[in-house]
Amino acid sequence: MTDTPSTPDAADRKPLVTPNFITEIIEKHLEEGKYPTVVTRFPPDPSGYAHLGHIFASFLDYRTAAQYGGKFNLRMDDTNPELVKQEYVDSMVDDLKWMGLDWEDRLYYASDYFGRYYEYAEQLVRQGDAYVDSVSAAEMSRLRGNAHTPGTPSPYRERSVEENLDLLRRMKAGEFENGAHVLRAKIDLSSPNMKLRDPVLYRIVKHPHFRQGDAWCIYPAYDFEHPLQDAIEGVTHSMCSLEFVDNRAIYDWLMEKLAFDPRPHQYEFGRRGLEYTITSKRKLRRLVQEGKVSGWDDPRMPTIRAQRRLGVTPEAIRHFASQIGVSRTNRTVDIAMYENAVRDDLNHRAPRVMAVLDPIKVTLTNLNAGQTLSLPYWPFDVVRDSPDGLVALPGGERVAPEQAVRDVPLTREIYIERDDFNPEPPKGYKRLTPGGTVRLRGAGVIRADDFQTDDAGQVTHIHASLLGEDAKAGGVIHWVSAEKALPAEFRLYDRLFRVPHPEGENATDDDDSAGISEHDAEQAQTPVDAGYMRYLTPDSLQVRRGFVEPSVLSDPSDTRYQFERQGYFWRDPVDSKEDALVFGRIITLKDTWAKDQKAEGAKQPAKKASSNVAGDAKGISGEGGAEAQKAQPKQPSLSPEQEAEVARLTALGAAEADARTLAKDDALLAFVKGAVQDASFAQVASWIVNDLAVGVRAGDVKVKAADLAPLAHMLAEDKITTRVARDALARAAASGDAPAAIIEREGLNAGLSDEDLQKAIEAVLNVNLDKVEAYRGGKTALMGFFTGQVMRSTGGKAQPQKVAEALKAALEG
Ligand SMILES: NC(=O)CC[C@H](N)C(=O)O
Repeated sequence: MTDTPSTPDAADRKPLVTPNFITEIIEKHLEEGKYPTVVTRFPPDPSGYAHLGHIFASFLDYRTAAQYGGKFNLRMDDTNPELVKQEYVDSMVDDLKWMGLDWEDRLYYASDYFGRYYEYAEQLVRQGDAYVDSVSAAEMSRLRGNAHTPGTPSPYRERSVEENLDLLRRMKAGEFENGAHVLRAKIDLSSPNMKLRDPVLYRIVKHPHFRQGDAWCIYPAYDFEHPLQDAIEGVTHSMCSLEFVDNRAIYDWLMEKLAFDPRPHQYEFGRRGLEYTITSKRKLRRLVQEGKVSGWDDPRMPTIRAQRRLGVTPEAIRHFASQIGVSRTNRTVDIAMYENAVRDDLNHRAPRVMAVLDPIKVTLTNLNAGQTLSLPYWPFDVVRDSPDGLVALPGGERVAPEQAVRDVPLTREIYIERDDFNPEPPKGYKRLTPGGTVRLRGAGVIRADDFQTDDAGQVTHIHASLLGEDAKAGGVIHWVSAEKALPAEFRLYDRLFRVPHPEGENATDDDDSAGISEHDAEQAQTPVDAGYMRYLTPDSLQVRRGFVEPSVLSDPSDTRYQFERQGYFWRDPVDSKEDALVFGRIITLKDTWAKDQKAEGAKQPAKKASSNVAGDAKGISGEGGAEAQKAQPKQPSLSPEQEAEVARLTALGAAEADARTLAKDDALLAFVKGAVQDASFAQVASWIVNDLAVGVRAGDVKVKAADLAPLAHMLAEDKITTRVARDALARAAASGDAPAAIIEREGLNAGLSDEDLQKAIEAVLNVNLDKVEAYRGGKTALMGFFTGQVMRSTGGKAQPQKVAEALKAALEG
């Protein structure tokens, strides 16, 4: 990959994660002093490539730790020797780093602890908490019973400790074949939680491991190794998705039996699937194997490598990540949220140039000598909105707007898009027509005087004349010099699947982050439901051969461009060569999906991608844009009125995701109408969506939307913490008081001066001299206790991170 690694950007600034039920738990723990610091981990299996589905969980782990000044570990959950590979480790590390995750030097491997897990296994056996079972897998499953029938003990359940130890050691020594025995926890065969019915802890798998070689022939089950590794590494909050909810009981059982203290806890969050996307490794593999895509890095694939190749930036990924809310239920994220994050990032990153994808030649009959025009890279709105007044050159260097220009040759022969000339124009067509005029972007107005067609009636050539300064035209089109432009291949990608839920409405992944499955080899053999294959979009890749203006040749090869009216593109990092340029479309200028559906009924369905898409005219007052926008989607996810609402709310500052939620819901929409339209709007909208929505829908939120702005201002000015704000919000919702009034009344906005913080710290230390002694003697875990005490005595007004720093100074300085 040629693109540069990411740098921190606005999306990384606080709050790192929007408050959610997990941060609430963490804040409570910090207050209680339960843990010295927050430690999280992201534990992918290195049995495939990182993909879009990993974004949510990995950023949740990473940002949660960052928010509380804690630590974040990357963990390779590499316990299944048959599936894990170095190649996957390397690519995951590379992709996650590229996304901007930072685990410092804490990249850990589950396999590095095989020796320790084994010791714990022997301990369980000695305690009488585990036994070697020797029934077949089928028998074991039969004996386990089901939801209505309790399990039956295996004939081997009551083996003596000695016999169990002997068998376990011989399993480890390699005396038995795969499947001959397993080690099981002895928990509860009649538990309503099936996972507790004596889960398997170890299996015999005679297969070398990519890091351990032949050192082992028994491998620990996920349910055994995962909690242990959390405990060994001092993880405090072990987050995983909802499928693991029943596994938590095993986690807790192990922690108790092995007496870890302090011990980690597992918390489950709702999964976040993405519309139009599948992430199951086995399903994706089939697409690769059957040649539906060119490989794992085919830009249409949901893998991070594919998205990198497509040209998505890490900033866009991070922005997307920060928009996904955390909750206890599974949800599918609107694909538009991802696509808009990509688009919004490129809007201010991608200089505008021109490329003609489906060329038709135009001779400017009255242009005798060629000229070189100097055209700006940026439209006025990007210049206007630039925070520093500067704009970027293709290499990224920021310069004054008047310097951000490139040379564009204008010659007697040029190319325009085939679709921009129509001999039989429909009503309202404002591009070139016989005898009509159109403006060539940056070059003046032309009039089509004449055109030729081939035997099939296809237009082959247009003769036009360049008109004077004051000539008028209804539309603007892009063009390139036929003599100087560079030939290039253009790849137009579309969504790989044509339905939002290619796996069916309620599908969850069959493997992958769905957990246990891939750790337990037997599961990987269950057949894959191939239903998703029939939802592949036909022609999700369309190739065009056209021309791009010559200025691009001197730009860095990783420059992202907006080809005017065509979309965002960059050179395909794999296939593009200096003398054979290949540009891939990163994203269209707008959500064209709904328009494509409409095109099915239109005259030239085959042309949909090039013609109907060529709409938007950011910086070009083109007619194509107006036409395309008139198209009404057949089955819009939001109605045109709702879309207009989204546009209005985002213009006021609301995050796209919040705006969509609001626009879809009349109750919320009515409520937000009362909000003050100033800089606080984004925060207020977010509170309405995240904190008040349930109450608003139920009609029992008493606070007025207009009263939220002062609260948001206090927060923005750091006069109060997020916690204080949300507490006040909750109370205001119930009482109808203005939240700011509650805060004033109770002095919660007094803030906490450094001096007050010092005083609070001294007070806490003074009444806990024994603990201060112990801390200085090495019991540093007491930091959590002190932090909690200070947080409490300051009524939640202090920032936990600041408290921790000041405490450290007081205790160690
Ligand atoms: N606890 C978890 O988050 C599950 C981790 C497991 N390695 C997986 O990717 O499915």
